[in-house]
Amino acid sequence: MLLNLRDYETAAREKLDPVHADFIAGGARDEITLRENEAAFARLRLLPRVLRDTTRRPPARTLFGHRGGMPVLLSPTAFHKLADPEGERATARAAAAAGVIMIVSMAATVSVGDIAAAAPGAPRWFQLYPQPEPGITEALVARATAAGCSALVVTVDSPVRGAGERNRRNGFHDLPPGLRCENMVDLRAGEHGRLRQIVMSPELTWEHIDRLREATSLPVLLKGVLHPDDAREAVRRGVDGLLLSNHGGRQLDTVPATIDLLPGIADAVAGRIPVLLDGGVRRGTDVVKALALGASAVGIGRPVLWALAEGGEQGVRRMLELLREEIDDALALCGVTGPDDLTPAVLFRPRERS
Ligand SMILES: Cc1cc2nc3c(=O)[nH]c(=O)nc-3n(C[C@H](O)[C@H](O)[C@H](O)COP(=O)(O)O)c2cc1C
Ligand SMILES: CCCCCCC(=O)C(=O)O
Repeated sequence: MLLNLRDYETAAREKLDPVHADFIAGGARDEITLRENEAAFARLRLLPRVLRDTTRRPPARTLFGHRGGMPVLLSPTAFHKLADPEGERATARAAAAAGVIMIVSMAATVSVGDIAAAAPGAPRWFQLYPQPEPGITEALVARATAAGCSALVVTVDSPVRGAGERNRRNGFHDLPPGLRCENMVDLRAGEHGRLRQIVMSPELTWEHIDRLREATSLPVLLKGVLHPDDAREAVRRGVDGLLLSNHGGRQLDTVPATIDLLPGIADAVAGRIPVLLDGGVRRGTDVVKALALGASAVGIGRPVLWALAEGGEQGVRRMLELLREEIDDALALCGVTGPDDLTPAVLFRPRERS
């Protein structure tokens, strides 16, 4: 029975090639950060208030001009066609139905233009790994802009690709025949959407971000800033938002859970730009905890792919509806009337012994 987001993984594993299930589930090296993301949410305790009339508690929040159905986004994840033949088209329709922003991965198996055609008018952002050749990065930005993406999410935690030992053991190094990274097709001579077209660039610096900001009128968010000093630098340079993310534990292993880093990042940013968070969000109570600690919204990664594998577009729709119900339920039970009513006071802090 599919009662919550975790149930989708169990159901999806019955349908997926185990190698692809490992690709989705896996993290880097010992997978310490992967486990820690969920464990850190579980360690936090909520402390509700009572008798506060929470009859009206719309979960919506406005983010870069978009008023979403709930404070949740679909974090960028690669290769949706591994989960369903419709791939990112199905995900995009489900996101549109739920009124949530889909962040399209640069490594999507449907081009961003075709995703836009599948869900016209729906809000979408584009995730970018800046490429060493400025011309290729510019071409990707042009494709995303033409497809109606209203923000760019630049992933900055990947100077090299994280070491997923499950993939190494399974020999999973590229997409199976017939699938391509469609956004990359024709961008490098002689390559046709193979995974190796996406280059992780250790030479990237803040100057690349400055140049990208000069080249686009879209808001630019950085995904993968973990240190408060880097968050301050991002604000200083005019970056429009942060997606606090450790890549779902897939890049540097043993970094802290994102929810544990959130208070430090929120302090550093001091409300000057929105801070979003992803990593281990599986429950409505996780969403409430992240918002209470200063996140403007949260992203979910793996649950989308599990739901897509379980039931295609309908699977993702049902999963998002379950999450919306859980958020609504958690808001009512906490005694708050919506995301703007959430503060750190809703979290229980055991008294320190003197
Ligand atoms: C299968 C998979 C593919 C991913 N692909 C991308 C990607 O293309 N670009 C990116 O910036 N992050 C990618 N991520 C990281 C997610 O955007 C997100 O940070 C992470 O999944 C959030 O953690 P969660 O899965 O626990 O919700 C991927 C994650 C997974 C599990
Ligand atoms: C060069 C490989 C790009 C793969 C992008 C998918 C990704 O970020 C992941 O975590 O997996």
